[in-house]
Amino acid sequence: MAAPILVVAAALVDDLTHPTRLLAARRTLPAALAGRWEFPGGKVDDGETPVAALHRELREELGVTAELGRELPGPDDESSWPLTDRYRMRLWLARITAGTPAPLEDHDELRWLPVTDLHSVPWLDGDVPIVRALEAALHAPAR
Ligand SMILES: Nc1nc2c([nH]c(=O)n2[C@H]2C[C@H](O)[C@@H](COP(=O)(O)OP(=O)(O)OP(=O)(O)O)O2)c(=O)[nH]1
Repeated sequence: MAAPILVVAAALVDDLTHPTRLLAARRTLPAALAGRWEFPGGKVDDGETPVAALHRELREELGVTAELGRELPGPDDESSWPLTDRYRMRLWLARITAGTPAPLEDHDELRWLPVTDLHSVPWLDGDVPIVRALEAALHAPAR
């Protein structure tokens, strides 16, 4: 079986040191995933670094520029998280430095969730354990 494709995404928070809110995005495509919530991001293009891909995706999908904070390390290769047989994902904390996020591509709604209530929206199945780990990390002091 082919190696899973790398997706990069951002856990956009209001403050990298003392986060109180996280930006979740509701997918519009494909039909099987429409209406479920996720971290903004997307696939890394050939010849692109993961960090460059993430900045590009945030610009394209939300119209924002962001500074990246710490990565939430997952259990798989390169600290990635398993999503499905086809995809794995790396996730960074991030804070918007320019622009107001809007659902420009792939999403029809954005919502700032209190970090104390991240399960109030139906996340994509693969994101559920990641959201749980993120919750724990956001309550732990930054390293
Ligand atoms: N962006 C993102 N994708 C996720 C998350 N969780 C999850 O299972 N996925 C899946 C959904 C998709 O099948 C795949 C990522 O594809 P994508 O559609 O976001 O990537 P992309 O923006 O590069 O898409 P495209 O250019 O091919 O349309 O990973 C998540 O939190 N964020």
